[in-house]
Amino acid sequence: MSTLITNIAELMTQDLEHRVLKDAAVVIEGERISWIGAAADAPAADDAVDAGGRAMLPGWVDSHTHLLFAGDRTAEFEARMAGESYSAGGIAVTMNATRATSDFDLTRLALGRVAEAVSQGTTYIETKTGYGLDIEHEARSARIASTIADQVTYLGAHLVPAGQDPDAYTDLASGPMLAAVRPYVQWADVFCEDGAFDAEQSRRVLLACRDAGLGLRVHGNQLGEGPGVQLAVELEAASVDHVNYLADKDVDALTGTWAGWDATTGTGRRGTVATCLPACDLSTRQPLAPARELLDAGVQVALASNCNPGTSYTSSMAFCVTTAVLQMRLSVHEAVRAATYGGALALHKDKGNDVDGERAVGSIAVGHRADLHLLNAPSATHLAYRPGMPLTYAVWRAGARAR
Ligand SMILES: N=CN[C@@H](CCC(=O)O)C(=O)O
Ligand SMILES: [Zn+2]
Repeated sequence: MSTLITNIAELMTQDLEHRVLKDAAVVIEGERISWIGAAADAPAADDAVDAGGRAMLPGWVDSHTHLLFAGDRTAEFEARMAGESYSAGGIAVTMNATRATSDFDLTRLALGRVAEAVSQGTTYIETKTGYGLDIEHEARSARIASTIADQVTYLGAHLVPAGQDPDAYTDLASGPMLAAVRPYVQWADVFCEDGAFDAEQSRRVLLACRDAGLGLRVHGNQLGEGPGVQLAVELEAASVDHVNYLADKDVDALTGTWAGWDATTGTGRRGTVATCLPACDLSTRQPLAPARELLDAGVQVALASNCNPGTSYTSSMAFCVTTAVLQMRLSVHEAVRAATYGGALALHKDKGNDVDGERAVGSIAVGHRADLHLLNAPSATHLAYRPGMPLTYAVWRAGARAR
């Protein structure tokens, strides 16, 4: 079954050549893209969709979320808006609510959040554990997460639960808890920050996870100039996320990780992606991550929602893109790229165009997964020009119409 989508006013491919095609068309065959080009040259297909002169982008790749939770933290948010500062301690409130929720309800809540994200154009989504924080509940979160998200990250090292010895908990998270989640996860993450895990504890957990075959990422430099970025670089993590407070040496270290990468061919040694989380920055009243400086320094940047009840209760990638343009000084093309191709790079899903094998996400090219986002606007510029407007018109996820 093939579908021709034609009369696309602007096709922002986010491919390796950064092509933006005018008056374009795309053909989907099954789950993959089989043709792109000028609408006038489009081949026939079983079915045709008229895009009505709208703009098309790759579906958003949300590479950082925490969707396995129950309850909310409205009171904490209100206190923060009244001047309190964010601290890691709030995680325990969500841990208690999550532990008290049945498998059925936790699954239903998480599925609802994925559906909300997809309806806004997200077509590939990572999510994390981290609100279970004992063996039983971390394993349960990982198991449920593996049924609702495209990739799952183990975040047992999110907070040391009250009354537990930090080093004993670090051992637990590096040993039996890791073993319990291992069948369900591809990545491991640690919250390396004052009030959570220090550099030595974070390293211990990450090394154990690496030995267990997991890829690594780090929540780092969110609340101050901590050791997170340096640790991520040392351990060749796929991403370091938040990056609000960066010293020159942190930017230099991240730049260095991309020295062996050829961005024009998408080949070579991948470095550590800096994942910026603008909705979180605003909700916690932290300085916005320096995405402009990072891009100018040659670092690959991703934008993600960080959807969670404590610091960023939104899955709107469009909001992140709008903020990145209006407040972080990215161009629309750069911001959309960070929210699509950048996320794919952070999740190691930027490559693959085989008929039967791996299929890249986050860019529109022949062989890539047919993850497409049609805007109710003639160009992607409207994402920043019309902030807050509901611009998602249609979504295809792995070739299937999802909205
Ligand atoms: N920073 C650590 N973890 C989450 C927040 C968790 C929470 O407060 O519930 C984040 O990415 O912002
Ligand atoms: Zn997070």
